[in-house]
Amino acid sequence: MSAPPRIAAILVAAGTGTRFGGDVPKQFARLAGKPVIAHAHAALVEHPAIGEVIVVGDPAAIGEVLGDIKIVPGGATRRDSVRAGLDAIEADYVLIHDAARPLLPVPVIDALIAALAEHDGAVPGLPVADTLARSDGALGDVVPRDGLVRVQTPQAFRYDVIRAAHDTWPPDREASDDAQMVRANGGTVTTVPGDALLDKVTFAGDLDRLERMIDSVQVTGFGYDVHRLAAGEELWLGGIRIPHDRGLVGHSDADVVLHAITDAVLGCIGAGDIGSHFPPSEPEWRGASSDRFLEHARGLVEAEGGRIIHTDVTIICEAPRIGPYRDAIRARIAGLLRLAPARVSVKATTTERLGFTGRGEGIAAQAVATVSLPGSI
Ligand SMILES: Nc1ccn([C@@H]2O[C@H](COP(=O)(O)OP(=O)(O)OP(=O)(O)O)[C@@H](O)[C@H]2O)c(=O)n1
Ligand SMILES: C[C@](O)(CO)[C@H](O)COP(=O)(O)O
Repeated sequence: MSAPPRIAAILVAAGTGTRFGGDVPKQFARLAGKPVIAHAHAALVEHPAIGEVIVVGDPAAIGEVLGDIKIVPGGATRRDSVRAGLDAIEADYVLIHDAARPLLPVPVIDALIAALAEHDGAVPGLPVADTLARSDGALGDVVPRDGLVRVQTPQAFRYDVIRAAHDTWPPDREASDDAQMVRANGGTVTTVPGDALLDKVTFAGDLDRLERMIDSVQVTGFGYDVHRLAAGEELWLGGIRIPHDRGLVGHSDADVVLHAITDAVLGCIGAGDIGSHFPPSEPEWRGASSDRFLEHARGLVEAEGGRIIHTDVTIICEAPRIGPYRDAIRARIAGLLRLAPARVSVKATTTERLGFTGRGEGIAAQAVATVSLPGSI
């Protein structure tokens, strides 16, 4: 039995994004909480058949967003950048992909790799759906669209074939993609079904369009917290100071309500618990307002491109009565989470004088939070 092909990927990211504009090249603009380049890079690295991924572009700028990975400097044209990537890999098959196409579905990669068993190259192609016409301002003749496809990347090739195509291509001739170079050198290139998600970020509005196309998943997290009641302490519940004969004891302001919600939010993104972010052993958090903990958790969700969409909390105590403060607590939590108050539920219950809450020794809170995260593609 022969060994499986060694498969590498080249992610070209050395362009300047002239048509996109902006302060930074488009591959570093943010899409769903991450730099554009990080999306396609993750898809390539995480694909089980791809053994090596080389990124081509400015090592300092790319290293800053992708960390310690293999990067080679790019060239003046896309073709030069691809060439630099080809020089840096050893493989049987290579996938060449634009960093400017961030949303890379796994089935497209699978289909490209499978096609190389029978063809020198394979590209994703999408049928043209609109009428095509010439225009110089005034509308000109319609161009027949039968048999036309929009050619996307990744473009996959047997390594020797794409290498030979680059070696023989006239240096002064433009090449808009690699597939045409392979065909010009006598290679066969097939098409596999492309995907609208793979559309390239070329103009400024393209990023918003892709953002709207990203799936979202809703996840739920749960949080629970208890603090002891003692005389001489302030009572803070849900970010509101409540007059009472006793208050909750803790390293911070001991706001069980905000702590339970913070843990629920952290639970949505698997980010540990409040103690792992704000250890009680650190003096910095002594007496801290729990607002900061919840805002930190919201920031972590937003850094993943997520959005908190709802929370529901139950406060468990015999006293004080929560009813008179419910609206103020809801409004405060809504402000901290940047939610409409209607998306915040605050409930209260007693435990019928049973247990530590029933004896008035402490107050407990339980919360769930719902977060919308960018889904898998
Ligand atoms: N010298 C170049 C030019 C382009 N690219 C990469 O090729 C892909 C497709 O190119 P394009 O959309 O044309 O990107 P830019 O060249 O950056 O855009 P523009 O033409 O608007 O300047 C991009 O991922 C881009 O970073 C590259 O690696 N090296
Ligand atoms: C390689 C490519 O993305 C395939 O569609 C396309 O040809 C790049 O063209 P550009 O002019 O560099 O945007």
